[in-house]
Amino acid sequence: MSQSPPALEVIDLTRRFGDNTAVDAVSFVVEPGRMTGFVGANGAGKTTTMRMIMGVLAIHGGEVRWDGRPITAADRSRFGYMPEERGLYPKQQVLDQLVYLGQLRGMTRRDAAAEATRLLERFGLGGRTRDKLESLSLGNQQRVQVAASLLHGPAALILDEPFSGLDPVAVDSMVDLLRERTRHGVPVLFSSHQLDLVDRLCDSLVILSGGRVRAAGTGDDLRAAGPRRFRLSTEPDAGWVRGEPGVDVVDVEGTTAVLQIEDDAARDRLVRRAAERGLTEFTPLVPTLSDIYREAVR
Ligand SMILES: Nc1ncnc2c1ncn2[C@@H]1O[C@H](COP(=O)(O)OP(=O)(O)OP(=O)(O)O)[C@@H](O)[C@H]1O
Repeated sequence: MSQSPPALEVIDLTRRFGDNTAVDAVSFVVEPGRMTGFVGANGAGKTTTMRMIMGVLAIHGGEVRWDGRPITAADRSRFGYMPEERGLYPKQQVLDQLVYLGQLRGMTRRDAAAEATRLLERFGLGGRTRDKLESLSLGNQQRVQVAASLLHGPAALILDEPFSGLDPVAVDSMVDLLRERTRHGVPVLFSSHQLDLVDRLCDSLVILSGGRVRAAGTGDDLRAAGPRRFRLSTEPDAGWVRGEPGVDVVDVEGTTAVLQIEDDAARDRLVRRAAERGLTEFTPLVPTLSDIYREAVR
């Protein structure tokens, strides 16, 4: 084992289903102590990648590494995994179910019961421990699923859509719990369709499309490398910007245009031309994660 907490590395990971290459040479790192958001449209390959990381689906190419070496079954047994197909028993009582799972993960009955009770209380489910899972709302069932993945103090967390169907308060309490784990150096990989949520929660993100990584890094890295857009206003109208060299017109409405500009030279030329036409505003626009995402998967 190395001194620093371990990272999870995915290198050139590949999986085919017949002729369809669902995951195509995907590489990224989930750093210790970081929440890494895994985003992509339906069918992008997120679940398939997570299944290969967890060893529940055979790998056709590339590898998964943990702590600087090829991952083993023993490593994976120390991970917390929330699969897309939620694996709990609807007819079993919530607490019994968590205790059973904790014991499967090598905990004593007593430790599993104590930790399960603590987690359920954290999720506001302290009064529901004796209820059958199926009697809980879907959002609360989801919380129990996440509790199941956290129970044994996992070394890493792989969570497939952990926030889907949760209300904002439930999201916040789950994020608090996950942050507690990252503070102890645990790497967390979670998939999501909700870009605004990912932008708020994650330290790093990986954007997947058509089985390939289209962009990866921190939100700030991706914003800095994102499209250079500006808002420009001139009187009486801004239509003249069409056809300016090095300038891609995203939108023009009346006196205001949103522009994507190739480089500094094109920007300086444009500003000079605008000054001759009554420039009233020229502001850089910070791209949102949605802009970056759209650009990355285009
Ligand atoms: N067991 C399977 N058999 C055949 N094709 C599969 C199988 N599992 C996944 N695929 C295909 O692999 C591709 C990636 O699917 P995957 O479920 O990994 O995407 P995803 O990004 O998780 O999507 P979603 O957000 O909808 O869950 C899709 O084209 C899907 O149809």
